[in-house]
Amino acid sequence: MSYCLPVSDPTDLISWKALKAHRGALQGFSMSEVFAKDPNRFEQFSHSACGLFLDYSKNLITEETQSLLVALAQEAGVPQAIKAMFAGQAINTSEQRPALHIALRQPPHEAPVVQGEALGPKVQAALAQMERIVQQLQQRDWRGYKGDPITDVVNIGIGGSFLGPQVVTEALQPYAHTSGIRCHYLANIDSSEFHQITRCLKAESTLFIVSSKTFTTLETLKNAQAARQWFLDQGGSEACIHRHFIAVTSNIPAAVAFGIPEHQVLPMWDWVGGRYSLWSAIGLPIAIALGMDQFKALLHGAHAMDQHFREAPLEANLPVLMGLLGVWYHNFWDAQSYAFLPYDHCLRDFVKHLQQMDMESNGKTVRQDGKAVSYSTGPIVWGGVGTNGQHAYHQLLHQGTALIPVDFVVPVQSHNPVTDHQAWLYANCLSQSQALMCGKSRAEAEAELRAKGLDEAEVQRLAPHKVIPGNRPSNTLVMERLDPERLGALIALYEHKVFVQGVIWGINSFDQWGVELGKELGKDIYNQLTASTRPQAREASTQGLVDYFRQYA
Ligand SMILES: O=P(O)(O)OC[C@H]1O[C@H](O)[C@H](O)[C@@H](O)[C@@H]1O
Repeated sequence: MSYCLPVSDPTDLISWKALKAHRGALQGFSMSEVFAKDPNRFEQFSHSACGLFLDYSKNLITEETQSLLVALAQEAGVPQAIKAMFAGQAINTSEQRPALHIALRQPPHEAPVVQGEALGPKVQAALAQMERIVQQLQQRDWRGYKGDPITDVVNIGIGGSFLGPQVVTEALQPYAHTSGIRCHYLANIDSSEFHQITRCLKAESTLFIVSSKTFTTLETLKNAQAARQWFLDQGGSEACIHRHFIAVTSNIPAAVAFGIPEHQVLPMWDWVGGRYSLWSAIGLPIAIALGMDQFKALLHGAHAMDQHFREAPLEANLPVLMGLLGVWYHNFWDAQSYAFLPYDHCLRDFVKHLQQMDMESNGKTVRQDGKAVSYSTGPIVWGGVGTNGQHAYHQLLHQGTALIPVDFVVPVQSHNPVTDHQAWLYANCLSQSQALMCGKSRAEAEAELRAKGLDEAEVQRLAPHKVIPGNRPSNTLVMERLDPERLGALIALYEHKVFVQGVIWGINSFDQWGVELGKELGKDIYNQLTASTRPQAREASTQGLVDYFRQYA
């Protein structure tokens, strides 16, 4: 089924134009003032779904803004796009494929049929295959070449075949399975990383998962070959490779050619994008580290968010609202980036997954119809764990010249309570959103300095530096605790938010042609670095840098 976006240029839409005018009218808008006037603002601009509570009241919005943004979603065809995604239409138009990560977390009877093929049984068969491997490992039935049980699993993969599984495994560490199998991630083509991981491993008790949708990714193949050689050097033999290497890929022949028996190749499909694939067999290291039940709970949480996304009215639909707020700041307030600031050690690396999910999906300058966009698309995503950022880059959030909307995420309960740490952590999170919104006026700064007994000259000298403009927007996502279901829902929330924005911008969120050029050029440059005689580079800068390498290599 081919897919056609309902609109091409969002700036032509009536709601877009109305939002532009509305933005102008909001020039002197003060969040603090509207909070003071409206006792219902928090209730009005907060919603919960799937165990997540979203407070978006600290945003530069009014009731009218929300209505106009929802009208934009309607006019841009977000409801039709959601339907198209769930129906398995080829919403990845440049590659003419559906984007069906949602099918990976659907109960079998709900999964769509694509080109006459029911996806449910395929997904369930892959889950069953994962479960068999997980059980064999956890029950110590999977033995290495010397008869030892597996103690360490190394996931060799990069991009979507790395970030999602790594971030989830880390975030759900408190749910680690009692088998205690350690999961490591080897992604970069950097011998230091290879060395750092392999030096603590024993070949006889290590299992490598070569995780690559295409099985053509340079970094992954080089690392897989190096791992294989390391295994042989440590005493393993070719005949035992199958006990120590499995693969997850849609390119079965390439995995088999590498030496992995076909029955140890878990499937991937072209209807799942790499950055949306942690829900598939690419998530095997998650299941090994946490157990299959927790992996299924993660899928369950994501499915709950899928249902919410599909069914909730736009004005109470978390991914839609967050997507619309992102468009509001990006296109109408010139915010170039947003910060993701989780107040939870378990989510310390989450932003890395979010960066790939958002920036690889929506970092596009061409619309689905092949025309160049005349407006800004994908934002820069950055961030890190709170409260560490408060002692570093939050200065710029509070007093810098750029407007940077923030997503705060904080659970109420810690998995590892220590005295009253969690209340302090939660308080720090709230203090940041409050400070961003309320700021500190000149009068408040002066009063504060006078109260300290400073003379008037000192008060006037220091006061301008102490002023904090405030009126800076944020969302706060809170939850009882970060468990597999809620993490699944949180990731799915951001996946759908990114999709909503892609639909509004008229771009395809599911391809990534931009990453290809560097890969192609990399091969030429590698040949230049290793050529026997001085090669001719394409331009003088690269020539000089190639020469430098050749001088010292
Ligand atoms: O899973 P693979 O085929 O090895 O791909 C790994 C990654 O590399 C590509 O270059 C893409 O940018 C990513 O979207 C993808 O996840």
